[in-house]
Amino acid sequence: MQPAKIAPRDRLIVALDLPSVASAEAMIDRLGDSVTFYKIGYQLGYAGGLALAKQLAGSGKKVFLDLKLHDIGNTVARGVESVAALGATFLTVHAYPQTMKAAVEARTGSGLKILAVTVLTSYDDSDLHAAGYRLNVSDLVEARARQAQALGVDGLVSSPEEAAALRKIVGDRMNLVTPGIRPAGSATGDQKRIMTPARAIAAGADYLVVGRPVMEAADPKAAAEAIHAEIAQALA
Ligand SMILES: O=C(O)c1cc(=O)[nH]c(=O)n1[C@@H]1O[C@H](COP(=O)(O)O)[C@@H](O)[C@H]1O
Repeated sequence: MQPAKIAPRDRLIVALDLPSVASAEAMIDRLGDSVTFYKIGYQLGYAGGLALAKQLAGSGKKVFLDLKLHDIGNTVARGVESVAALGATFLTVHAYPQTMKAAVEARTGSGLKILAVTVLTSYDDSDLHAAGYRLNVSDLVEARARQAQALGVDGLVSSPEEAAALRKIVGDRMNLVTPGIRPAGSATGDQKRIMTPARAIAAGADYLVVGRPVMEAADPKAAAEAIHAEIAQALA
């Protein structure tokens, strides 16, 4: 069962993977009411995007700050406190126990929710082995999900390929946020664990993170609306 409280149109999170605040503002204008939830990550965040995040949150949009924090606990905690003051809804950290514990403690009392990134969607088993891990992707995703749940983390980032298994582990208590979304016919790029929007929702994803299929579309608003239509059909 999907948590009923998420408005269908909030399930699409559009990644503003753009080089400047000016280009992001132009994209936000073009997308208009078709997007309620934006993600700001490395590219825009390091180019003035944190101030834009605060402004967007103040204007009524939801903001996912994808900063993928990972450091000693004290540094993570102080970083989370600063991010909480920006008014964002979600913040990513890597799914390491010290990092997750520090982030959860530091966000307590704020409106910020912590998402733990399990295994990046550009990784497959051989990439994990090359990085020194002995577990395969699905086992590591599940092990990290159990640790995140035990530490009180608010949500998980994984591929939609793992969503059904994760839903069985965490029930409705954690948000499942899935990048690696590719509408039929769109270029895969560097993603390795992908699904269409409809299949991701059917697998149990709460939120779909979509970057290039919207950012690089000839008509980004039409691309976003097509994803909304797939989501609505999958939820019906
Ligand atoms: O944390 C993320 O958002 C994230 C985690 C992950 O495992 N894979 C992943 O692609 N992402 C982000 O999701 C977005 C996907 O973008 P596209 O591949 O262009 O749709 C990018 O901004 C990535 O940084």
